[in-house]
Amino acid sequence: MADVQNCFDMVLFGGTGDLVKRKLLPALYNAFVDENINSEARFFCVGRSAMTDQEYSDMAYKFATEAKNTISAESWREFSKHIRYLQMDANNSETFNKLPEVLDKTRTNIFYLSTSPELFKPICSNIAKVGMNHSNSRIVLEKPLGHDLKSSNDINDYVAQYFKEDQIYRIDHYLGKESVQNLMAIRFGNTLFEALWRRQWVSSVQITIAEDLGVGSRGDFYEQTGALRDMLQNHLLQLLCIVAMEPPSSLEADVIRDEKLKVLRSLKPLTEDDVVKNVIKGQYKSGAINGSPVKGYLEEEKVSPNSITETFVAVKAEIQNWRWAEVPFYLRTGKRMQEKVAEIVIQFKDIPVKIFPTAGGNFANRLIIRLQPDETVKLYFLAKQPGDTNRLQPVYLDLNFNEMFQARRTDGYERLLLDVIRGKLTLFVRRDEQIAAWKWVEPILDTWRELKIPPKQYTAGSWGPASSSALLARDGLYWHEEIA
Ligand SMILES: NC(=O)C1=CN([C@@H]2O[C@H](COP(=O)(O)OP(=O)(O)OC[C@H]3O[C@@H](n4cnc5c(N)ncnc54)[C@H](OP(=O)(O)O)[C@@H]3O)[C@@H](O)[C@H]2O)C=CC1
Ligand SMILES: O=C1O[C@H](COP(=O)(O)O)[C@@H](O)[C@H](O)[C@H]1O
Repeated sequence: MADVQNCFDMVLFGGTGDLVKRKLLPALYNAFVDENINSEARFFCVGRSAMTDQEYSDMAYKFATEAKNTISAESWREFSKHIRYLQMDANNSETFNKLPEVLDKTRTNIFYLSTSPELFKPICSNIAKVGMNHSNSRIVLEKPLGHDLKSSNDINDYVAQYFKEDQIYRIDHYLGKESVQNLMAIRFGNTLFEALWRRQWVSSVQITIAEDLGVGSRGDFYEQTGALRDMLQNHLLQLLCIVAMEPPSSLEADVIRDEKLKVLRSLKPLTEDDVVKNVIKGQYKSGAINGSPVKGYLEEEKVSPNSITETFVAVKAEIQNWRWAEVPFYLRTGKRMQEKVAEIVIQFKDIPVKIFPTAGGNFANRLIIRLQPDETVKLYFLAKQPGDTNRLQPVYLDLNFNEMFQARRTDGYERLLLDVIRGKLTLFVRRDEQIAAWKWVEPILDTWRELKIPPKQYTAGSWGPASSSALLARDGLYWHEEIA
């Protein structure tokens, strides 16, 4: 249960945008219905056009119900009593004069910047101009924070003029997912896996975040961003940190963040040759998803017909520390892939001497942690086939958390919003983590730009370009691709 005593006012910049309407308001609605937020809390949603509170609430309701089918009209009416619409422009400081008039400074004042990162600077300085960056205020920054190391540093330096590090909440919504926190619980709440969780016993690790959706209406955003900045620099590297980090001594924010930082700093830097050999850049062409035809990336709205923006990226990474040296970590993410799935595959080493004949492949011991759409853990091992034979075949233990726990599994944003309200920073990214992540991906961006590397095409509805399979095939491996 959240700290419902904590009364707050939350200003959502980007209130008319996709993220607020589809994810943040539905998440706040859930927390409200579950009585996890203070009954006096208020939400101020910002946009540039003129709109009444009622018009805004009606529009938000329409989007929220489309995104989520469990919203009741009656509960929304109650929830919307707490919502106000504010017409403001990030670039017009005059419009910020409204803030001290409407916000109660004795409450926690939360500013959620769900806009493009170019607006972070004017929003911060305009908040400060009207004196709302006080000791009781917090700022939430959406990703991607900047475009590269330099622009990220630039924004962080700027924000740091007005807010202290412990007032800054850098969102990576994957860290708020129940399944990702469960990954920490599996690793650090049990002894079972710890002894095996190292280079002596693990031969490779795969981390996949695949989406079946395309870029939709976000073509202009995606053209500037691409899969590397949108997903790999943040979500995939954060998952890698949780898989690879040393056991933390507590759940305190900086203890966890220190351990993640050590992993990011241990990633083997990529040379230009590594990028050419070990990083795959892909772009979807037309194909079919669930039997329905879909457009290629170049035909999407607001996408240049000659675009070389990647909608898929796969990387072979290495962590240079005592636990993981020489264990390849294969990471991949893409849009318009065969299905929406996020999973981690820990492949254990083969036994040193084989005394049994085996049916069905060499990958005897494998732990597959599926984060979404369903949350499962599958442990594969070999067992004897029944009857007059010594032959072994793969079998698995299968655990489904949705069946195991009847309670509603909260969405990533809901948990993170509640943590901002409670002032808990553990699941937010610290500045030095972000710097380390940008430093590691920067050679990829530089090499792609300098060598003008075009993306390899893949058919929408497939698992990415053939070169992605080849990346693993070179090491005698293949991606785990099992349809739910
Ligand atoms: N959508 C998603 O699924 C995800 C988005 N994000 C990140 O969240 C952020 C927002 O994304 P998204 O909602 O998709 O973006 P949208 O393009 O849908 O929305 C942009 C918002 O910014 C507002 N805006 C633009 N210019 C100004 C201005 N000068 N002053 C005040 N407000 C302005 C727009 O308001 P107006 O009505 O005035 O145009 C609109 O509300 C981005 O950083 C994105 O990377 C992160 C993860 C997922
Ligand atoms: O941050 C982002 O994440 C979503 C995917 O999130 P998920 O929770 O649905 O897995 C992605 O679609 C979007 O492009 C990206 O900005």
